[in-house]
This record gives sequence, structure tokens and C-alpha cells, in this order.
Amino acid sequence: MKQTDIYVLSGFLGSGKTTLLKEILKKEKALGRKVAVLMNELGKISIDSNEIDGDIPLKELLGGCVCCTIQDEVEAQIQTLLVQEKPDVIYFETTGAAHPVETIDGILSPIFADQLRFKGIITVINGRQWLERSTLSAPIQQLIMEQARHASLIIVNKEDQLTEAEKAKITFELQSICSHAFTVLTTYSKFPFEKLLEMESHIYSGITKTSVHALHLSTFVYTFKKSIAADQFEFFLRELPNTIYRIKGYVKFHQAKYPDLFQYSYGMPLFMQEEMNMPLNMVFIGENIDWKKVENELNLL
Ligand SMILES: Nc1nc2c(ncn2[C@@H]2O[C@H](COP(=O)(O)OP(=O)(O)OP(=O)(O)O)[C@@H](O)[C@H]2O)c(=O)[nH]1
Repeated sequence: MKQTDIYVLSGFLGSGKTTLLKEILKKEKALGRKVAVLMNELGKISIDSNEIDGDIPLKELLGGCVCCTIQDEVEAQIQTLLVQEKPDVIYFETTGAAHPVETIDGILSPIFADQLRFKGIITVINGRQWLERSTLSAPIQQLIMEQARHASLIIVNKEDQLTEAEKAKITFELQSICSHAFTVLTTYSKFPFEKLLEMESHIYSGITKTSVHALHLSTFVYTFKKSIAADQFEFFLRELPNTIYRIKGYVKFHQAKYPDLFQYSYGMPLFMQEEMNMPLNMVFIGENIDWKKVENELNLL
């Protein structure tokens, strides 16, 4: 089955995400891959989408954020892109307010998660805003920190507005927060494109890798081959590490006619009976997780 790479472009409002996207699309054009774009903006009218070439398939998600109000719409748009366009790669520009974990949760639906290869998060940081972040409210500071912490590639943008000493300070601070990420200082988001191509896939696919990326926010898609016992599944959940932030997918219990839709968020499980058969895929999102171990435990259910 063809798998489509998906990258998330994250970063606070005005940091340079659309500038980065335009830069990436130029490079992709030269590379000849089939690209699709998904843009999420908080406003009801898209401004940034006008800046994208008309020949690139583009879906807009307006008037809400992937991390809360429009998750269903995100799923539908990605599925449409996969079916109609069959792209090699999708770039998803999130709103500046989106939290990385919620974003990944929004894009990986159990219905098609096995067709996507989540390549990671590219976070754009406005250099000056980073230096002056203590003037922002606590939740915004926390959000900017989370966007940086979960990135595989960090673009410190607006380098033209920074002194040499400030650049050194930012680089030092970011390296201590996210030593696993590649950090680059840019003007107008011009960055070495090969760093994006080198990003590891962050979906665990049964191959044990010992790269540093394994110790980071990553995802795992498991497909149940049969129905399982409810009490054993509950035991499995109780034993899970608390750095598994999200699980969602379909699980079929013995005696049940149809699978349950299962949702798990920061330790809280929720089951909903489905009215028809669904693919028994389950998507996991976690940090510093040994997915091989989780897979082995699931195989024993
Ligand atoms: N001085 C300077 N301005 C920049 C640079 N990169 C981008 N800008 C400008 O910063 C503004 C915001 O850039 P965008 O790329 O639209 O930022 P964004 O993150 O997509 O913004 P939102 O969609 O509002 O979240 C634009 O006016 C850009 O032209 C840079 O390196 N230096």
C-alpha cells in the first residue's frame, strides 16, 4: 500500500510558517514529488492560501483549530486528499495556537493511519519573540515551549532582527531544551531542505531503531487481527506508561457484534459502541515509549 509522508508545520502566530511553506514548495517542485497542502487558520477567511500556487492540491480548514473544534473535518480532508490526489507528501500548516500532541491526534485517524507516514514536526520560532517570551502570558509561553520541545527540526526565523550574541543565546537555550532536534537560524525561513528529507519517520512500524528519534514524541499504529477479552484490555491500559498521551481506534471484544471506538486521553479511557464493522486499527501517541514492548503486549491479548 502506498504511504504518504506527512509533515506538520508548527510555530506561534506570525513566526514565518507560510513563508516556510512557500520555501518548501519551491524545493518540492524541483524535486518533482506530488505535494498536497492542508492549511488550518483560525479566521473564517483564508489569507495565506492565496499565496500557494494554484496547481498544488490545497485543503483549507477555517474557523477553528485542529487541536480542538475541527478534528473531524481534518480527518475528512486528509482522507479526501489521500483518495483523490494520492500525494507523495502532505504539508499541514497548523494555526499558531495548535499544540503538537493534539495536532498529531487530529491527523492520524484509525481509518487511514496506516496510509500515512508521520515524518515529524517542523517548528518555526520568531527569534526575537523567543528572547522576549517572559513578557507573554503563561499559557502562551508554555505553548511556544511545547511547540519547540516536540519538533524534529527547529527553524529560528527572523535572524535579520538578531545580534550575534542573541543568536548564540537562542541556539544554546534551544539545544538544552530539545537536544534531539536540528536547529537552524534563518531569514525568511530559507533553510537547508535536505534536513527535512533526512527527518526520520515517527511512526513505529515494527523495526527496532536505536536512533535518538526513538526517544521522542512518536506514534504507533497497531492492527488487531482478532477480537480480544475486555478485562485483558483494561489490564493492558492500567499498566501503560503515563507518557502515552493519546490512543484512539477500534477494538472488538469477544461476544460484541461490532467494534467499539476507543478513545484514551491522558489516562482517561472512553468506549463507544459502533453500529458497523470498522478497520481494527489503533493509533498511539507517546513520548519516550518502547513501542516494541507495547506491540508485544498487544499481541498477547
Ligand atoms: N524581518 C523578517 N520578516 C519575516 C521573516 N520571515 C517572515 N517574515 C514576515 O513575517 C510576517 C509573518 O510571516 P508568515 O510566514 O505569514 O507567518 P505565519 O507563521 O504563517 O503567520 P500566521 O499565519 O499568522 O500564524 C510576514 O509579513 C513575513 O513577510 C524574516 O526572516 N525576517
